[in-house]
Amino acid sequence: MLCCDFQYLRADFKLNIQFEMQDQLLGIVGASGSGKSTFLKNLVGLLHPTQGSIQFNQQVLFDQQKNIHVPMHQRKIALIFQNALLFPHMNVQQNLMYAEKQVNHADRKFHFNEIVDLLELKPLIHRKAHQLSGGEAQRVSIGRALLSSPHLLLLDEPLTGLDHQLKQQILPFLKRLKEEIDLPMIYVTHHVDELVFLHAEILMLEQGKLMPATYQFSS
Ligand SMILES: Nc1ncnc2c1ncn2[C@@H]1O[C@H](COP(=O)(O)OP(=O)(O)OP(=O)(O)O)[C@@H](O)[C@H]1O
Repeated sequence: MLCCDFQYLRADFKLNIQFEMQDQLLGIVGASGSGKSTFLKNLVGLLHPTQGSIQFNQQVLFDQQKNIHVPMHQRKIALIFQNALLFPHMNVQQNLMYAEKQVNHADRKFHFNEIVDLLELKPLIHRKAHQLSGGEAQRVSIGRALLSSPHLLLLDEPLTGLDHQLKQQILPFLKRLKEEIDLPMIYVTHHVDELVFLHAEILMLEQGKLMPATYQFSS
């Protein structure tokens, strides 16, 4: 599925990634500054590794030696950030439909009604972004990412900034994604309890190095 062997160098930071993703949901836990966002940005194509390669579903997305660099919009990888980034002048329905319209009919993996049902967005459909709570906005942002029909979904601390109660509301939706839709996901977070709840396979990122989790997590 996803096969990474690359380094990314920044003035005083080195990211060193070697792994093959086997499971449908990979969780990566790491402290602040360990390189979680930098890792995801290399996968999605916002940053380019300094050396090495990234392959996804037999397609080479990046290979420094062969000078291959598939641009972001051709990677079919969606990235959800910490804060939901919705178009403020559009309502929820328009935000979702905008994403769906960017994809040819034949390439659509998910459809509007299916995603509205999955994420229970119907009651919110006519609200503008500023009329949504943080948790509701993040649900819409997940819906919008799904309607872009990605083949891999990256979640960068999607619950950061939400209070405990909102986190408890969103986590079951994320679990539903894992259980009900056929889409590999990588979920990075500071909080291992979120990954345990989602029954993710867990790796650790420590000072830019990705490694197996060295301790047992109980669920
Ligand atoms: N645009 C940038 N320019 C220079 N250094 C950066 C930039 N973005 C991040 N860094 C540095 O790169 C390292 C990795 O940062 P990164 O944002 O990937 O960590 P993170 O694990 O996602 O952190 P957090 O959990 O706080 O979001 C850190 O040392 C950070 O200070």
